[in-house]
Amino acid sequence: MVDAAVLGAGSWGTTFAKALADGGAETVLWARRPEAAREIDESRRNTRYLPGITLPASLHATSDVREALADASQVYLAVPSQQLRQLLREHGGAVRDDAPVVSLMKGVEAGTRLRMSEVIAEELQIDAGRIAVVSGPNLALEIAQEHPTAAVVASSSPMTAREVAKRARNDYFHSFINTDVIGTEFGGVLKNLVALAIGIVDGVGYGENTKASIITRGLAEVTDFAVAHGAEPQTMSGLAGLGDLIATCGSPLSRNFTAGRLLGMGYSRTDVIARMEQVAEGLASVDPVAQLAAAKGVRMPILEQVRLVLDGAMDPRDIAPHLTTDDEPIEE
Ligand SMILES: NC(=O)C1=CN([C@@H]2O[C@H](COP(=O)(O)OP(=O)(O)OC[C@H]3O[C@@H](n4cnc5c(N)ncnc54)[C@H](O)[C@@H]3O)[C@@H](O)[C@H]2O)C=CC1
Ligand SMILES: O=C(CO)COP(=O)(O)O
Repeated sequence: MVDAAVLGAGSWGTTFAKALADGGAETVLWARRPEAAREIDESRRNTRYLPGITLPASLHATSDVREALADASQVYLAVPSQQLRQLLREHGGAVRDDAPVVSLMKGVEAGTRLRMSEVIAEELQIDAGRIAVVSGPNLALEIAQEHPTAAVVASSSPMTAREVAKRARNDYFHSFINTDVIGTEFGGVLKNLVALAIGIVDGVGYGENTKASIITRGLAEVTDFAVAHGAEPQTMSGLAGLGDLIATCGSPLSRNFTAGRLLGMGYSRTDVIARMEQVAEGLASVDPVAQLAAAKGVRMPILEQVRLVLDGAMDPRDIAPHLTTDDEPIEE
């Protein structure tokens, strides 16, 4: 029996597994590629995703997903959002009946527009109270370097949130709890879209006023969207909302910021996707989030402009913290 299994040995799965192990949890990390599992186990390194980081000796890695799941009293999922359903469909049967299942992911499924906790509930057919999500200002490399950081664990069951938060903490990583799964998940999804916008204006060469305007109006947009879908407004001013916006929009470590920057420099969507070596979830979330917003009648001008730039229908230099077609001043 191990305390935790983490599925996905990219930058976040590996970092989170390290954080769990550093907090004293006996942890197993599943890597799809056997050579990646071997490198982690034998050299204590994941050079492709976390260069320069030495992983704890107590962290075990495997490329056998069923072995990882069979003995785990908690399960953490950290694969790209578009890949989750297939993974659970193939191997979800190996999850123990009593294990909480925790999403570390920040995307929505493109075809269904579902959040990751909803995909988990559908595929594993488990009660919502066994599902938790973790979000917050959590740039993986900084946490792997043990910079002090906070996150929030959300579950409709306060007991599950507490159980997960007690495991997912150590000297440099602290987990708060809440019961607003919708707000916590959407905070993580939507900040990626604002980070794309910030990257675009950075790539164009605009300065801090432009960025602060977009972040502030972006937070209003994100809050309107999330609340329309059932989130608590205060979640959006917490770690999973404002906290993650600040971290992601302000750091070249962010893959969404980086993807936006390339768009702002004039690369096309296809070129950007080809150049990204890690997942930038925002690229796949733009369309489903726009569809969800339209269904609820939520106005999202910044998201719309990102979409137009991605589609090659707007010059990145024209992106602004408002719709350029607004003739009448509107209330802040
Ligand atoms: N890296 C970060 O700073 C943070 C990332 N996240 C979220 O964590 C999730 C995972 O992202 P990262 O680890 O950063 O991505 P990544 O690009 O660094 O790694 C993705 C991992 O998933 C694996 N993978 C790809 N397709 C797969 C499949 N079909 N089945 C199984 N494994 C597959 C890849 O081999 C790789 O190990 C994303 O939703 C991201 O938004 C959340 C917080 C922080
Ligand atoms: O979620 C993150 C920070 O909280 C990581 O952001 P990126 O996916 O843009 O790198």
